[in-house]
Amino acid sequence: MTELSVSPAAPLTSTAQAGAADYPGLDNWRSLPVSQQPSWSDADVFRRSVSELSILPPLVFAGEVDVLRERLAAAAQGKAFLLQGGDCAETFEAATADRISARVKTILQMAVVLTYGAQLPVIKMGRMAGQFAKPRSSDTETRDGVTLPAYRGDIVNGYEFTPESRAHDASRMLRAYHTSASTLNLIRAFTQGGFADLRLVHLWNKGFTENPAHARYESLAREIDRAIKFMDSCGADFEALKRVEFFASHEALLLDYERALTRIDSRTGLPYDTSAHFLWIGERTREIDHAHVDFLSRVRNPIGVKLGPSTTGDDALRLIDRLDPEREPGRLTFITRMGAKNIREKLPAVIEKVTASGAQVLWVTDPMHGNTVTSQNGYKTRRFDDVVDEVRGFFEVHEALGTVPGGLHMEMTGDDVAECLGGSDPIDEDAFADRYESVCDPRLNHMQSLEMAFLVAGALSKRS
Ligand SMILES: O=C[C@H](O)[C@H](O)COP(=O)(O)O
Ligand SMILES: C=C(OP(=O)(O)O)C(=O)O
Ligand SMILES: [Mn+2]
Repeated sequence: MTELSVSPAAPLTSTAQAGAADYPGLDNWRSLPVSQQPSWSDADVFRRSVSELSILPPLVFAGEVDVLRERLAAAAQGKAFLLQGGDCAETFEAATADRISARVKTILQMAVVLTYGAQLPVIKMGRMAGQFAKPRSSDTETRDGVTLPAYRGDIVNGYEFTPESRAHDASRMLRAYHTSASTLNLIRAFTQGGFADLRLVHLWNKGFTENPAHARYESLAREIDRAIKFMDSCGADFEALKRVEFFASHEALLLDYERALTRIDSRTGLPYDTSAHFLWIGERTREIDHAHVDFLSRVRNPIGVKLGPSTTGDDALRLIDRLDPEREPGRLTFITRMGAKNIREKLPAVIEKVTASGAQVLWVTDPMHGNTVTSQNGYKTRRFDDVVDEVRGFFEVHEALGTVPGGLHMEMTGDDVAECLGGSDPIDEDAFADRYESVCDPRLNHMQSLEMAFLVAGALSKRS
């Protein structure tokens, strides 16, 4: 529970995105039950950090957020597809140029596979530049008889298992902001500065290890090359291929941080959470009358909600009424994460209720979080086959109901890690000791991510 809360003190100014100190309702969440919040160790550090955050520049701009809402509206109608991916938990240490570029390249590669296979525009969105706060099943962790606070993401405490590192340090919110800013700066440079030019489709594959998915991608890239050369000879204008739109997203878990980055847009006079373009509410914090749903109901960003296997159709309808009362296209995304074993049985009733109500949400599959298991040798892992099975189930259910499977949400990385089991160049448990790097949930590695993209492209092309 939040023990300490202050209202950001920023005055309303005439700048493009002014502080939101007095905007009605934005602090309503403070009087509601709130779970998964830190217990900061120093009240003064907390107050200083929040007041500094509340006057720092926005990380994203309201106009970009509005563009994303339009793109998501198209995806909800089956005219585009959302690809959202990145780490379970970003860390400050791993916010390096190499790591960030490997992830962006992998997402660009996946997007090309999907666009080419499905002949649909793909909306590219990272779980990046702000994915620093983690909900946990337990408040504590015990190792060799020693119990300390659980790791809750770099924005709250450190992963190192010492009392100092695990204390909840509010100054980390400032470091999270600055790390998000530098990550976003690099992403913008990559995607706007020529690196994402479709004519460099081969270059994105360089530096990754040779494997079956790598080879399959090369052959697709050759086809794209031929098509581009043909169009070039016909005198086509390739200006539009030079840049790609890339959006940032994270779980809006730490409400003091999200509130401090909320600004009033000078064009519309409305509040935008400028910490990311898209924010989602996690499975553990989606109670209808609790703080997270209240706070996010009041910002203009497109909002996602994770829906686990216990979700009922009525839960979904209540969330729509709270988060999207105007039924605005692109406003609300439901990210289902029911588990391979449950999806075919549980998802239909939820979709049917929503469809019958006339609401049009964007349906996205997260095939990761319902399929977590512990390996024999003690690592948190997921079987690639289970992940694939949930994706297949998601497409089957939508096909049977005539609704739109509009996106894929993945925990993935561009690095050659060993965290999820299987794939066509299979990862086994023995590889974990050397190549398991995640500080929270297991991610698909570069090859498994590409493989997943080919599979989803296949499913989408059957649909169209
Ligand atoms: O990423 C999601 C959650 O933070 C994570 O799955 C919770 O994991 P835990 O059960 O290890 O706390
Ligand atoms: C915590 C997460 O997921 P969920 O809320 O679906 O468990 C996550 O996306 O890392
Ligand atoms: Mn996770």
